[in-house]
Amino acid sequence: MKPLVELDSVSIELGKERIVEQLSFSLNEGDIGCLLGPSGCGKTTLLRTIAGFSEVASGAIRLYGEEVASVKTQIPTEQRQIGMMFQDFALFPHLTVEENIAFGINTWSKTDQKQRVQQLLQRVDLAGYQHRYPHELSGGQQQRIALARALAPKPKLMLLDEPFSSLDAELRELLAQDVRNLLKEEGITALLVTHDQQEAFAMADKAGVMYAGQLLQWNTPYELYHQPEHELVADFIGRGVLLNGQIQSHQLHSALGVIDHEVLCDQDDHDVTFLVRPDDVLIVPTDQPHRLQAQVVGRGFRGSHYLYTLALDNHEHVLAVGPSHQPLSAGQMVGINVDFDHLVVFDSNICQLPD
Ligand SMILES: Nc1ncnc2c1ncn2[C@@H]1O[C@H](COP(=O)(O)OP(=O)(O)OP(=O)(O)O)[C@@H](O)[C@H]1O
Repeated sequence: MKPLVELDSVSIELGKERIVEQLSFSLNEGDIGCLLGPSGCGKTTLLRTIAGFSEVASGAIRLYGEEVASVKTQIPTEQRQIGMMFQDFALFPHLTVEENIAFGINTWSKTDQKQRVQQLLQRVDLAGYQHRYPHELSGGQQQRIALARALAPKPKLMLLDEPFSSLDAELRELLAQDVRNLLKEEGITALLVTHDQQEAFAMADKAGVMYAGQLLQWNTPYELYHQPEHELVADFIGRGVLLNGQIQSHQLHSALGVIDHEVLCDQDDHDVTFLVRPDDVLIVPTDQPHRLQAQVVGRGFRGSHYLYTLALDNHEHVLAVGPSHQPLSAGQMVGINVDFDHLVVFDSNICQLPD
């Protein structure tokens, strides 16, 4: 499949500052991509540059197979066929829902406008709301209308910058699912910026973690979670801890004992850190067979389960989950087994943060 969005070693400068550094990725037609990363890492700047509000300092951006930005080219925003939903894109308060949605399609015939508005109102589950004003809608409903407005002209690409940041976590996740379904129904390729990984997991076919203007990894959310290529990605995506260990004779020695795994086959002896997710650690009663003992030092209620912090013999901590109807208490000793489906090992000497 041909990529619809291609970034080829894109660097961006604002003033004298280099904000984005040699960043490359591509997104296939119909896919939803998501850029994650800590505040200030350059996500918004990148999205604004794809939209055409800023220029590239080097590299190239191609949309639909055509170069839209490079040192030589700068195709204006209005010719890029992009729909946008940015954090600060409020609805027009003096226009009704219908007028807001039709804003970008006012060159269409009245009949076509009406049809498209009705179609989108149904898709965002707000049929019958066309005569309301924005202040008569909840925050979540306003976001849905803003999305309908952005989708109305049938853009080839949607850019969404923290579109749900003003909503509470529960509503955000629900809306993220709805928006994914809607984009898929409309067949629109989208790139979303967020620092909420639940939102990214709910929406994305492909996701990337940015840090200090660089893209550390770009892959499926599953790969980012299970096969992070960088300690920062491991740290940023999902819960987990990094433990110290040593590889000796293709086995991993650590406070979790000795671990055999196929990924160790081609590793020489050296010091490493390795990723331990809660799903890798199984709590078992102390009277049943277990690999080692650990002490419960913290627990957080998560509804269906507890997330426990367990202290190992050398005082390093790991996380583990347990059912919420049989809570363990702080101070209690438990048995643990470990089962690494994916073992992710970082070379302590090689891993370096980007400048
Ligand atoms: N107009 C500007 N001139 C110079 N520097 C800027 C300008 N706008 C943003 N920056 C800087 O660029 C960096 C990246 O900002 P950007 O808004 O892209 O980050 P972000 O990852 O979207 O952050 P957040 O998640 O907080 O929205 C920041 O250090 C910011 O201070």
